[in-house]
Amino acid sequence: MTVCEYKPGLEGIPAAQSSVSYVDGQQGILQYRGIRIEELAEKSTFLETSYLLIWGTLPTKEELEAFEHEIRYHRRIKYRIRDMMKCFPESGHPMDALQASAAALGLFYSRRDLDNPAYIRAAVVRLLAKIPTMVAAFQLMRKGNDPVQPRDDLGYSANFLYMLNEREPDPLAARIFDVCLTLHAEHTMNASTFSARVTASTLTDPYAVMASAVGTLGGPLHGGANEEVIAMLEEIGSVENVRPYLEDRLERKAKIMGFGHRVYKVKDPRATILQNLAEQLFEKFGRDKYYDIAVELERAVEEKLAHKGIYPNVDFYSGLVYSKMGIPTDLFTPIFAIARVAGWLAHWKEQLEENRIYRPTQVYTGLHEAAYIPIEER
Ligand SMILES: CC(=O)SCCNC(=O)CCNC(=O)[C@H](O)C(C)(C)COP(=O)(O)OP(=O)(O)OC[C@H]1O[C@@H](n2cnc3c(N)ncnc32)[C@H](O)[C@@H]1OP(=O)(O)O
Ligand SMILES: O=C([O-])CC(=O)C(=O)O
Repeated sequence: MTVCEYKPGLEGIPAAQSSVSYVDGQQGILQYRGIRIEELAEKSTFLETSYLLIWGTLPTKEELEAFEHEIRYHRRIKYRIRDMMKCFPESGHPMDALQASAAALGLFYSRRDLDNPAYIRAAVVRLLAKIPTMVAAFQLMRKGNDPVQPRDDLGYSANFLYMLNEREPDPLAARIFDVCLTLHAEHTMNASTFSARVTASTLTDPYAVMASAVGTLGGPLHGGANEEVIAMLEEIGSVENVRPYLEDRLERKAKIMGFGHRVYKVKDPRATILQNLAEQLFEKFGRDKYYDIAVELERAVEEKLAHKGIYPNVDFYSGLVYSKMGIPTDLFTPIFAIARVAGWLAHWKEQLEENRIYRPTQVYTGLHEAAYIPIEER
């Protein structure tokens, strides 16, 4: 076997063969199953896109209706899951609550019948259906309220916003939210998808796969950056303070959250769409000073860091959209997870179709044949 050069962060090393999505980081192109993200954002829905990602083709009308119906039917969560979540500390981060609850689903449904297409379908449906309900339930319970039941007459995104806010959402907000889910649904071999595939490769159950991916998504270098972006815009506070803030951070070699990407060396196409969605929301619900700060920051970062290929990524404008919808900052990453479940499931299925357990190697840098020193002599 040839020994490859060690690459920190496995940069540029293929970790799977996949037909789920494609990124051209030089040209800013993202495609799900070959279809451009711009087209899906405009014409599709999150559930239709999830079907495309997971089953590989766009559904017929009948297939989509059956899929939507199954998901609607499975939205409720068992009272024992709700009771378990009630015991979580209300000060806990909703991503931790989600990771624990996703793993807990495995207590109820795990049979690891991975060769059975009906088991795969049921797991796909349950996870897509129940994860939003769990996110909304934790939000209400940490405020001391009972969770509200899902509404069968509402679509996927409208129902989530209803469960979160206990009132029906504005139709434009519901549509924009649905587009946000589509934009976040999948992105090749990112850290959380890699984590999902590694976990899947051991043939454990899909609930454990999702729990491990949720845990990976939460970090500030990955999905957790969307929360950090809002904190950063608040800290900057005014358009005038953008450049001094940036100078100070660059001097301290600190990262600017929501910027930079391992693959994109131009502006992330999802950031462009999200910026446009933010503008639509501002037109209807009023402008936001944080948007002006964000635009000025993008301009200033471009002046300083474009030579390194550092531009806004998907996490930069998403928080502004969610904030305008009144969604609390610490729910941004769980919402990212609601969307990314579709991509994780697509990769879980693909991994099972041609599985080999992940077991890379390492470059050992430690000692050999070292002496054991008795404790009293250390
Ligand atoms: C959904 C997502 O996961 S999107 C990414 C969300 N994460 C963030 O927004 C956090 C901020 N960004 C980052 O930390 C990085 O750009 C990552 C994690 C996204 C990519 O990391 P890597 O590919 O490992 O790039 P790395 O961190 O090595 O940076 C390469 C160079 O660009 C610089 N750089 C990268 N991102 C930034 C940034 N956001 N601000 C300032 N400088 C940056 C680094 O300092 C480094 O410079 P150097 O070569 O002079 O030392
Ligand atoms: O691809 C990546 O490394 C991160 C990212 O943008 C995503 O997961 O959406």
